[in-house]
Amino acid sequence: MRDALDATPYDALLLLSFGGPEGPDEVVPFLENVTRGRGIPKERLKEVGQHYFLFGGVSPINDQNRALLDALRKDFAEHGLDLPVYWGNRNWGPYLTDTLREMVADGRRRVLVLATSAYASYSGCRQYREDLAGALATLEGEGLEPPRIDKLRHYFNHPGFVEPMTEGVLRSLAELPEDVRASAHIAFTTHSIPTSAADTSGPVEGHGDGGAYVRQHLDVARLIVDAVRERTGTEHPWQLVYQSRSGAPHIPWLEPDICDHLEELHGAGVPAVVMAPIGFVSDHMEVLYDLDTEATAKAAELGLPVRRSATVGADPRFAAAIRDLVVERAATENGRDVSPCALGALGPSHDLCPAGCCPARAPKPAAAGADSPYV
Ligand SMILES: CC1=C(CCC(=O)O)c2cc3nc(cc4[nH]c(cc5[nH]c(cc1n2)c(C)c5CCC(=O)O)c(CCC(=O)O)c4C)C(CCC(=O)O)=C3C
Ligand SMILES: [Fe+2]
Repeated sequence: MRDALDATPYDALLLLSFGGPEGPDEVVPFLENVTRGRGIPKERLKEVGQHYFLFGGVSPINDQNRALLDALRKDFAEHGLDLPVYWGNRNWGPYLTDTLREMVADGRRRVLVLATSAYASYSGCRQYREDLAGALATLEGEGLEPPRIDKLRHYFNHPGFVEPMTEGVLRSLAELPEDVRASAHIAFTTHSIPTSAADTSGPVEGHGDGGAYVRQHLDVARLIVDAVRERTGTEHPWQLVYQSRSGAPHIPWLEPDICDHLEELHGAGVPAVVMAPIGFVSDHMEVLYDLDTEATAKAAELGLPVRRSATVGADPRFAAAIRDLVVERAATENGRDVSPCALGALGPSHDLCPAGCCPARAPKPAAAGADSPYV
């Protein structure tokens, strides 16, 4: 019997995710929740609604989260980490506010949050923190005492996140026809965001100059390319590209888009491509539609062999990484020295987002950061 692991002062882990519809009737209300006040053109919404209808109105993200919950509970139980795991979403049921209310009823006072977004950016970090603050305000309005909330640091460069993706890329390369395998390009993809959001992502003062979103993805891409070279002896040419652009056409977003990139590679005589969606924690709709459907059709039209490599999903190594991060953060909170685990050039991310990290266009209260109105 191993020594039990210690999560105190925390008494619960909250898996905080995006949410997604579970049937055709839920698609439009879900999209309304996501885009409220975000200035997304109607045409774009209709188009994205069609992506969901193509899959029966069911987003893959919920089953992915259920699988991750199972993996976390199993891993914690096997390692003697006594920490209940809850699940709440920002944009669809089970809603974050309802889950937090349940947690308060269960007597949880110190909550650690795992967001299903691995990188810095307004959409991937502060927006989650704003919704946490909104949920806490609702509980307060109901006369409940809100629990104290901390958020786990960004895990993009944790080996338990990078290694399953490296293995996925190796598997995809092995599936390509042998005669084109060694010359295959790797197209690392992530969610496009407005360039203004990319330029201000991450901590600014004293930590860098913004730009963390792209820098963090480039670090992960290099780690994977290096690990692939160590295993196969081949240094594959690669590029970080983008997908799932939204918003008005006159606003600049990160480019190139994966489909344009495939066209360009084909034009340059590249014989095969692995698309590696490193920006996504699991097989979201963006992966199933934008890559597996749209980009794959584009490649077929070009006669370009492509494979899409696996996301991390509920991989046991990812669950183990989360356990590691929980134990690390608990030790830090208890004033013990820790050696945070991180690969690559950037080092471990901050525990507490400093004030102004990943700023919003219109400032709102955000929990679990140095500028949180909640302690
Ligand atoms: C960086 C980023 C992530 C990764 C970090 C994270 O994981 O959080 C992410 C995740 C996701 N985005 C998702 C869905 C949507 N995102 C939208 C719109 C937007 N996303 C943006 C960025 C991101 N989004 C942005 C800048 C917008 C424009 C509107 C705005 O500035 O807020 C829209 C509106 C329609 C459209 O235009 O696409 C939808 C439906 C789903 C669920 C998928 C499923 O069901 O499996 C997930 C996991
Ligand atoms: Fe999104």
